[in-house]
Amino acid sequence: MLTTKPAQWSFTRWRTIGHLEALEVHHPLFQARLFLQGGHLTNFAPRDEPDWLWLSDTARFEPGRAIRGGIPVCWPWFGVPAKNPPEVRRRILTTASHGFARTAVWKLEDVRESAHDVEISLSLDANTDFDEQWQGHALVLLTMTFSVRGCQIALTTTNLGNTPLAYSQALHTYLPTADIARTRVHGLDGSEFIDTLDNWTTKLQKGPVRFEGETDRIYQCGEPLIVSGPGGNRRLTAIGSDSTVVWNPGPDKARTLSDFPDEAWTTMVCVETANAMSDYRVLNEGQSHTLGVVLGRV
Ligand SMILES: O=P(O)(O)OC[C@H]1O[C@@H](O)[C@H](O)[C@@H](O)[C@@H]1O
Repeated sequence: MLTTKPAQWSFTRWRTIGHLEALEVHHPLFQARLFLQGGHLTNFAPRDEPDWLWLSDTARFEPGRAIRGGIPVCWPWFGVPAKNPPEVRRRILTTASHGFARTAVWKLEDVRESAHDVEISLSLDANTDFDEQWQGHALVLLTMTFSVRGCQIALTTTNLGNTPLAYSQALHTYLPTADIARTRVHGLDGSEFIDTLDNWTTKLQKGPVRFEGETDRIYQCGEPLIVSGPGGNRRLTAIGSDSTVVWNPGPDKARTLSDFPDEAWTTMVCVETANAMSDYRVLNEGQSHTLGVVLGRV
């Protein structure tokens, strides 16, 4: 790969979408769009293919508002603070879900381009700027790599504080499907999961995951997964993760979600590569951990 200066980018350019700054990649082999706010990838497609990510038709691109779709970065906590392990919860000073990284403005670190791939790195210095929401100091580096084979996202957290840092997180991938009723998630057979819709009871998965109405589960498993459906198949390979969240809002919750059309639950599924519940991570001073996902072909 060649490192190029901004003026020399061949495939990458700045755009303003709504009220947010975005980077668009127009490579001969693939396209992608990501936002500095949230370090949020919203689009990725190899040439002549439909988008691999689902993005809401009513998504809004406004400062301080999480974008509905793509891959939101949930950090430094996943889900509702009150449901996090005590060590993680202790640092959180708000009731907001999914952490502040998905609405914070990240800094562009590097763009590397080649004839085969493009790699874009962003960083977030989680310092006292966020101390109304969270106590801690960490540096987060987000690296996205795009090629005709797929895309990889790697989120590396380094504890810059002087006490152990406990945190949870997820790469909250929204995938498109032509029909949720005929969509399956393979690779979770035999795993335990927490059914958040049934009083957070632990259950055992039998066979592939099917969707019959609202589904919101935290699996204790980080094995490679295949999401199959009438629109095609996708492979998700996790890095540094032993938990996976599978979510579809179903018809009733869909009506209460922000920036989400009433019928959109039939055309999307979230499969989230996580460090959630007992898979939360603890970093001593100076230590790092990388959570990642590779979206690929089957
Ligand atoms: O509306 P938000 O904050 O983006 O969250 C969407 C969903 O995110 C999922 O990860 C959670 O498991 C769901 O419970 C939640 O509804």
